[in-house]
Amino acid sequence: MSTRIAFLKGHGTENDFVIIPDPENVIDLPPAAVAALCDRRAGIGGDGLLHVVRSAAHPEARAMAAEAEWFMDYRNGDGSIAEMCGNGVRVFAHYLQRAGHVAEGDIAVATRGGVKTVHIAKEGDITVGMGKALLPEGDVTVSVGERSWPARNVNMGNPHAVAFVEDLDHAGDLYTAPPFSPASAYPDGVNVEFVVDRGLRHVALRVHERGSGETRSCGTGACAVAVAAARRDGADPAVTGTPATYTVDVPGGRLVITERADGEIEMTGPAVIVAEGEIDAGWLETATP
Ligand SMILES: N[C@@H](CCC[C@H](N)C(=O)O)C(=O)O
Repeated sequence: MSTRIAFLKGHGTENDFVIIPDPENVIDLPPAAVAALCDRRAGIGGDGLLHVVRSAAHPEARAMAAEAEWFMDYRNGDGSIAEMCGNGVRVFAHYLQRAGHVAEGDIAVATRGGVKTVHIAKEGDITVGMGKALLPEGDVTVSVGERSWPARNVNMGNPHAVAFVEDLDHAGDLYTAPPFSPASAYPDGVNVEFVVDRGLRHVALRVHERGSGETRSCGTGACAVAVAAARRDGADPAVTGTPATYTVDVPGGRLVITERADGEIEMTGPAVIVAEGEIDAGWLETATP
C-alpha cells in the first residue's frame, strides 16, 4: 500500500489553500508537486499551499525559532515561493489551534516576511499584525487592453501595484498578468490590485496574484490597498496622528484593515477549514515528473 500524506483544505475570504502539516519538514514539496496539488482539476485545488513546519526544522526559519515555534512555508499555486500571505497566515493559525498546537490568544508565526503576531479570538475572526508597509518611490503604470492607470507601489513583504479604477470590470478577465511599467519596479513580478470606492473608507478590489492568477481575495493586497487609499484620501496616520481603518470588500468576502500612527497594520478577517484527508504519495510522485 502506498504511503499517505495528510492534508487539509481551507480558505480565508475564499483565498483557498491546500494545507500540508509536516512539523519535522520531512515531506519533499518541489514546485511541481505544489502545482500538482493546487491544480483544480487534476489535484486538490488551491490558490496556494501552506506547508506547516516547526521553525527549528526549516533552514529558512531556524533563526526565528526562539520567537515563533511554527513557520508558514507558503507557496503560490504555480509552485513559486512568496514572502508573505495575509489570508494564509490566518488560516495557518486557525489550523494550529484546531490541531491543538496552540491555544486561543496571541501566537507568533514565522514567515519569510518576518514573525507575525496572530490574535485568535474565542469565536469569530482572526487578526494579524501585518507589520509596516513600504512605499517605494517612482511612478508605476498598469494596463489592461487599451486602458492604463497610474498605480501605487506598496510592499507588504511582497510586492503590490494598486490602481484606482472607475469600474472593476475594466480589469477584464484577468486570465493573464496585467502588464506593468517600468519593468525595473518589480524585478520579481507583482500582485496587481484594481480598486473602486464603495463609500467613506470603504473600497472594493479585484486582484491578479503573482503565481496564482485572479483570486477571490488577497490579504496583503487588501492591506496595500488600504495604505494606498489612506495616502490618496489625506488620511495617512503618520501625518494625521490618527489610525485609519478601511473596509476592503473582496470577491470572496470582507477584510478590515487598520493602519496605526506608528505605521503598524492590522488585518481582521475569517479563516475556515473545510475538509481534511489523505493524499496518495504514489499519485503525487507520478504527478511530478
Ligand atoms: N493571497 C496572499 C498573497 C500570496 C502571495 C502572492 N501571490 C505573492 O506572490 O506575493 C495574501 O492573502 O496575502
